[in-house]
Amino acid sequence: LTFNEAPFAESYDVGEELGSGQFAVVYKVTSRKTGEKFAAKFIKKRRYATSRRGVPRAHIEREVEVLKAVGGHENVIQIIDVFETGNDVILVLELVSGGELFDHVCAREHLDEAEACAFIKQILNGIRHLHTNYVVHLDIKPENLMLRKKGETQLKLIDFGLSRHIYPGTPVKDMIGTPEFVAPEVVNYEPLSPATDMWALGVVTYILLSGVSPFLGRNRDETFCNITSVNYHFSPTYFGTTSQLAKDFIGRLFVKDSHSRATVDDCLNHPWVRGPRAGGPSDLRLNSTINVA
Ligand SMILES: Cc1ccnnc1
Repeated sequence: LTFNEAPFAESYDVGEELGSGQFAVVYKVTSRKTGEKFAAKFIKKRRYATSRRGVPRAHIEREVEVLKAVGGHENVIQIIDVFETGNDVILVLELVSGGELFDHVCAREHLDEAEACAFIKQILNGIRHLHTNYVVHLDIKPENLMLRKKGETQLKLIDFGLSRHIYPGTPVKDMIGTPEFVAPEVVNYEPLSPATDMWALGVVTYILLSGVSPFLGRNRDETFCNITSVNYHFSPTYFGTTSQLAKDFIGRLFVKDSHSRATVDDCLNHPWVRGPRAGGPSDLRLNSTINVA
C-alpha cells in the first residue's frame, strides 16, 4: 500500500495539538488550498521489527483500510488523505472539535437518562455501521467518542487503531483494549467478535448514567477478575433513580457468554432505546408513573 508521497507541509499548515496517544499525536491542520480545517494523526512508524517503539506498517495499513471501509457514516470519523514521511504515516481525518464525551460526562458528573439514551442511540448507529461491514472497533470507550462541535450533541467514533475486519469463521484472539472496557473473552484470550464491542458499550452506558466504572478494581488483575466473574451491581447511591429499562439494557450486555449477549440490533430494538417516546421527558414520566404505582 503506498501513501501520498507529496510533502504533507506543502498541502497543510499545522496548528494546535488536539490529542496524543502512545505512538500517535493529533494536530488541528488547515488546508493551504481551501482553508478547510482537518485533524492530522501522525503515527510513528516502527523502525525495526525488534523495536517496541512505533507502530508496525501492517497495523497502520489496517487502520487506513478499516477507516476507508467505514468512513462516511455520520457517527464514524471520516478519513480524507494519507501521507508518509521518513518517521511517520499521517492520516488526514475529519475534524471533530467538540471534545471527548468523557469530559462532557465529567463536567456533569453523570447524565440524565434522556441525554444518555440520545448518545447511546448514536453510538449504536455507528457500531451498526461497523458491524454491518464486518468491522469491530475493539476500543470503544468515552475517550474515543468525540462530540463533533462544542455545544452540539452529534457524536463520532474515533481511533480505529485497534479495529479490524472480523469475518464469521475466522477467529481472532488478541489481548488488546483498555482493561476497564474489555469483555471476558478478551481477558480469557478467547475469540473476539462484534459482541466484544457490545460489552464495551455496556460499560460506556453504565458510566454515562452513573459517572462510575462498573468493573474497575484497585489494580489490573482485580479489574480482570471483576470482568470474568461479571461482578457488577447497580448501587442505589448512583442508580437509585435509574429506570428498570435502563438497568435491563445494561444487563443484556454484561453477559459472559458472547453468543448470548445482546447484538447491536437487539440494542436498537430494546424498549429503553426504541421506546414509544424514547429519550424524551414524557418517556421518563411514563416510567416514573409505573414506578410510583
Ligand atoms: C482527536 C481527533 C481525531 C480525529 N479528528 N479530530 C480530532
